[in-house]
Amino acid sequence: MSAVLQTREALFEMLARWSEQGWLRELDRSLAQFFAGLDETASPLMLLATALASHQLGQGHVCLDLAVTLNDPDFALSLPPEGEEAEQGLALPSQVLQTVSLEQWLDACRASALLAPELAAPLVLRGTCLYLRRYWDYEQSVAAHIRKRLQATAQEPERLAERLARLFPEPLQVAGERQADWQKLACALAACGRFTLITGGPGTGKTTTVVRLLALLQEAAVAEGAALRLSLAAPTGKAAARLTESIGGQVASLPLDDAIKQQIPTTVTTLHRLLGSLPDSRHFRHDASNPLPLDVLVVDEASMIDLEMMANLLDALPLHARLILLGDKDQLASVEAGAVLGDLCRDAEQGGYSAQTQAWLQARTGEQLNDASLVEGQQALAQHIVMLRHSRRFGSDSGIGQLALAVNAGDASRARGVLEAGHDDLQRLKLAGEQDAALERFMLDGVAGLAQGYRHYLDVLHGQRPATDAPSPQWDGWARAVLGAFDRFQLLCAVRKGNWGVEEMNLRIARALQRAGLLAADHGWYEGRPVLVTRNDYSLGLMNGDIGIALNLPDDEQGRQVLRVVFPRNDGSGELRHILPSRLSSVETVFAMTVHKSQGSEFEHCALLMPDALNPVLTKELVYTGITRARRWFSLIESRAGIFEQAVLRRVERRSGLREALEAAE
Ligand SMILES: Nc1ncnc2c1ncn2[C@@H]1O[C@H](COP(=O)(O)OP(=O)(O)OP(=O)(O)O)[C@@H](O)[C@H]1O
Repeated sequence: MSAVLQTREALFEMLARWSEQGWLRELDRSLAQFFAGLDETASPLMLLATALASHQLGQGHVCLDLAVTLNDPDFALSLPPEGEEAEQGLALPSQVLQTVSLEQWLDACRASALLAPELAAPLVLRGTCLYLRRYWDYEQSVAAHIRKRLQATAQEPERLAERLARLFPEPLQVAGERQADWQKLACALAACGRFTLITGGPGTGKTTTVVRLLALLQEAAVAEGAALRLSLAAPTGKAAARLTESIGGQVASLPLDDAIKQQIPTTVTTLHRLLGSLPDSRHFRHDASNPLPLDVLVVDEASMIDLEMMANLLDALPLHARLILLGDKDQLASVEAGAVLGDLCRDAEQGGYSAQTQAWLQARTGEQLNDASLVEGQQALAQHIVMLRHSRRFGSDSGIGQLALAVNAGDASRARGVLEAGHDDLQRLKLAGEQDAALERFMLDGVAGLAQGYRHYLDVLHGQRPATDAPSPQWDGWARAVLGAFDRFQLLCAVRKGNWGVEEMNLRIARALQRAGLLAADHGWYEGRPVLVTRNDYSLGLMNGDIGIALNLPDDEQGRQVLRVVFPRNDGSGELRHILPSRLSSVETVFAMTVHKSQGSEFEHCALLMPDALNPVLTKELVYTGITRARRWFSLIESRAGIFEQAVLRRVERRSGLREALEAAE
């Protein structure tokens, strides 16, 4: 066995060096050290597993699968992108684990008191997966809650078939052909379930479906004499704001009495606000002992909900309430551990409906489920999942739509073919090297006559600035216009570090804008600096993901101006929040943003910059998420040929036992 696995001292010396290199988080090392203190006899091999299990959480996995790790040990660490030199003589996990067998590693874990079977043991081993207790408990709790919800159907709203026919009056025709209307089917299932998952790509009608569902449920409930308490939520402020925006108009156009429309919520809250965050605590005001006062809860962008949040949400929602989760199963999952929507919807494409479900659906909706891609199944979960399949945003001739489909299918050559086919909504920029000034030109001007770059919002900032003595509504109107103009274009990067990462791009773009005379400075606080909030700040009313822009605004009657950062309130009111830069502790410049951070947002023009080396984060889910942030134009910027293709061929594999926990009980 490797020398570093001979003694605990040698192991911790190596973990310290891994942590210095950024391969491991300091948190992971200190957790292993803490466990070493709890069990003085724990072997180095066991303690290495604890450090890696902790590290896996940072990479989104709820557990460490020892078997998978032994197959590809280096994937268990955050190794630098290809091409960067490791410190001389520093062992890689593949070297350390070279002669270790799975049985040996499992035995080392089983021998430790840290895995004692009693409830309080800080670690749990199930099969070949090692969990930190807290995450094991979350997974079990989520599975138990979902199981209960799947068993308990909700009461069928009266005259369901008739109400569905009124809300979905036209049979769905795609290219002249009658197709199953999955929106109507989703609405029927969700009306009678206490747990429904509706997955679909961009523009497949998720929002429209739930607006009609809420209308149906509320109308039926009012007819029976008791209105329902309905609520809509999303994981981030940005996603909540976007849904609020699209829902208002949809409710207004429903074919229903105004009295019913008024009882359908049109504002969307964040999950943190809904549950009631408590300062400096992982707990929420609402939990099993103080449940949410709700009968129906819809959560949008559910792919961003991590395991811990899902456990908290299910804990706080009374069993009688219907829970409907909306999202796109193919998008990147949350940054935190757990990919609940993706795990649960893994087989959504094939339906898996039982004969009984199919007969019930056909009776209520009149829709025939005879699509060749569907298979019959008995699994309880599958009876509560619907995949929407027809995008109304991207027609069959849309380049963005075709590209997203090809990437999602992992078909790199088809994706390249779509990129080369000359679609108006797709642009490509191949860079000749690190210093290629074409990048700066693109960031400023986008694509002439078509898509915007960053010059546009600064033109609005400079060109539309009100007169010094203008009244404050005019200043607010200007600030809103600047924020709106900034929202039209966004550069997305796959990574944070390195030449093609967010940090370097932010510097490069600010410098280019300053050289072009559009910004007064390129560092510190300057007018026009766009910033992204990176941590919830309840005292300021800012949420992780909110974007603001620094603007000089009048401060007193004499017209003295002070630099403030203006944020939209994101609550559907259209109002703004003005905050002094000195009060903002967790913000970063956002000319570039990671694809992860962009989830829940959309931009008219979105550019995705591929780095010049393969990296564990580069997967088809990342590329798909980047592409689908674009509403009208998508640009792919390539710093090296072939990386795009390699990314499309790789997929995220999140380790979790949620499906197994659910299926085990069936
Ligand atoms: N059944 C329908 N009939 C007519 N138009 C529809 C229908 N369903 C959706 N649409 C239209 O298609 C567009 C996209 O729908 P919607 O916003 O509901 O999709 P989504 O899946 O929520 O989109 P996103 O990916 O932006 O979240 C909207 O303009 C909507 O009005």
